[in-house]
Amino acid sequence: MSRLLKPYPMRSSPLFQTSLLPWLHLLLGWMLLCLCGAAQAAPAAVALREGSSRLALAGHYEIFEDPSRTLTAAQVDESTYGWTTQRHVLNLGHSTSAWWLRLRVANPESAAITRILDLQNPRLDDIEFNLIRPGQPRQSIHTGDRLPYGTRAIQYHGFAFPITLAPGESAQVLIRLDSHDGYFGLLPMALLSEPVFQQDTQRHTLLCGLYYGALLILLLYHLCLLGSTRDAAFAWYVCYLGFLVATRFAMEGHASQYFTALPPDWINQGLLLCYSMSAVLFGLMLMSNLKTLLVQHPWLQRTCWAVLALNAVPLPMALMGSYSGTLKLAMPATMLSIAFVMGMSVWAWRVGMRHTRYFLAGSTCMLTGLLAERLRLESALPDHPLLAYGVAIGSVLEALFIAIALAEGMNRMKADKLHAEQQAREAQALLNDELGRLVQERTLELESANQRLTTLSITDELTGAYNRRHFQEQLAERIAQARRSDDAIGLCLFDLDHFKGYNDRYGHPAGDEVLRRVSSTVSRHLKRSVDRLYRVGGEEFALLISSADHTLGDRFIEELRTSIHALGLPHERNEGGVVTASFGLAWCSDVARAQIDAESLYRAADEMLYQAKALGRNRVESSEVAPRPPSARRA
Ligand SMILES: Nc1nc2c(ncn2[C@@H]2O[C@H](COP(=O)(O)OP(=O)(O)OP(=O)(O)O)[C@@H](O)[C@H]2O)c(=O)[nH]1
Repeated sequence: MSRLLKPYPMRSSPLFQTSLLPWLHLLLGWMLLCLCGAAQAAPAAVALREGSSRLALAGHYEIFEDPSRTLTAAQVDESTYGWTTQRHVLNLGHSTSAWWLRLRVANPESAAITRILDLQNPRLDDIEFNLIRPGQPRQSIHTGDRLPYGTRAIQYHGFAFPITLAPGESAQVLIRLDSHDGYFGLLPMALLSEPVFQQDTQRHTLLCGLYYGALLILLLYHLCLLGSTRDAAFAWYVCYLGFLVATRFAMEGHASQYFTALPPDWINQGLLLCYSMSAVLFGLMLMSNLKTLLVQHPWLQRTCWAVLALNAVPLPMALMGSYSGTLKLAMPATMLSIAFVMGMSVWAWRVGMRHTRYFLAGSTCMLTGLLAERLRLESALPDHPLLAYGVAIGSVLEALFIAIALAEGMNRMKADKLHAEQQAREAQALLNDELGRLVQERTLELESANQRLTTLSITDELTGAYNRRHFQEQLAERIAQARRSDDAIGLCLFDLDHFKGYNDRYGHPAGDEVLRRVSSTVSRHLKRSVDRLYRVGGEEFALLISSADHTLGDRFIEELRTSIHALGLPHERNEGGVVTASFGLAWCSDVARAQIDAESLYRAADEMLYQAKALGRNRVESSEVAPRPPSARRA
């Protein structure tokens, strides 16, 4: 106040000294009075009345900053300046000073009255509570979450102090707040009647029980799912839930309340570690769930890793015990992560990954809860219990939505797997068909190649007639068959006349051509499939014929001879000047009785050919292989 009353430097001018000066003095005096009044107007003492069971203290107390952090209660109490009335919920946030709060209370009632001063912030590091009654020694309590749990005036998860006043008595409450390394947060102080305080505490315990219970059930359920699926997304989710529960447990003061044996510093440090770890695990879970999308878009994967790294930065600070520094980094990282998750979920949803809408819903719930709780504390929203538990409700809903997202992701994977299996089956069937078709095609080709090989192996290359090897097989077979069926068989051997002379005169290639022409001419005359032409020597051919009648056979052979002659192929060194052939035919109408074999039949035909040559060529000589008498057959 003395600062405000310092003399104001006035400029001296005729105008000021004449008419305006008295008015200016008056105006300045009024303004100073207003300012001094505002600074001096300490809030009136809070009357503790029977009917008032809950009173928010914003506007009823003053605050005083002690940057040196050395002032004592006595010094602060005696000081008459520097106090300012705190009109809204106190938010000291990050500050390296110590802070003093002063509140006057009075009991206008005719009976003694007790009220609980609830600081409603379980994370205050160092609190010195002083109750100063006129003419009585100062009552002092020193506690805080960096001090043992036993120092608390009322042993519950937060910090509360009972104030009992005799009828008509008034007192002053002086509270000193200090922090471990510069973080205070919000201080929505209230005065509560004992029943209301107990009721609030019970409700809080019940709701927190439900909250932890819900998260632990989700955790256990997904632990079972993890056991059966071994899916990394479930592992990250389970760990995330574990760290979330631990964070909230420490943040709400329950860790200090239930684990009293733990050093308070450990709990504070553990809170930050769990907080950062839950953010990192949330990121890992999200990435694991959007694996396919991230593989398709490497830039998105890199951004995810960057956001994850941002959330991991506070971890080493938390390990080193820097509470305020860790929070300074962790809070913006959380906000940025939530915004990133929401943006990415919307984008992923739009590109077809429908299950990401649950991540969007979860993040929205979390953000709404955070904002609702904060706005209630700032008195921008009404003091409704739902809003008081905004973060808890938001985080449970977020955990539920993520669980649904994981389940849907699992279903999608199952559907993809089934689809892939179906596609694999179809591809397999197609492959089998194709394989079958190829095998069939190759078999046919092989059969055809075999057929060609067989044909080649029994065919004479030059003339296209059957070769000698096949002739020998067929001769033996046909004789055996004729013996079985009592059919007649005829073997005709024919040989081109003076063929040596032809070669000598016209050349070997021309001789080849003659052989081809003769072969095709004879083949054309063979009408029955069993009648076949064989080339059995250089210019010597054989015919195996079946005919019931010997005379008909002779006539057929004669036709062949004529047809060769009729070709009129010039042959100067042959009689008649054209190519001719001599034929020898051996005929057997009763193979069984004649007891002939391949060799004897061949010999008989060869004898006839020799005879035809000897008798002048270009002729047919035939003989019947007569049945041998029974006596000769026995011999
Ligand atoms: N151009 C050609 N000539 C062949 C082939 N095979 C054998 N000859 C020839 O056929 C001729 C057969 O001659 P010879 O056994 O003396 O009989 P020929 O001259 O026909 O006399 P005759 O049989 O008694 O009428 C030989 O000169 C062989 O070289 C062949 O594939 N092509």
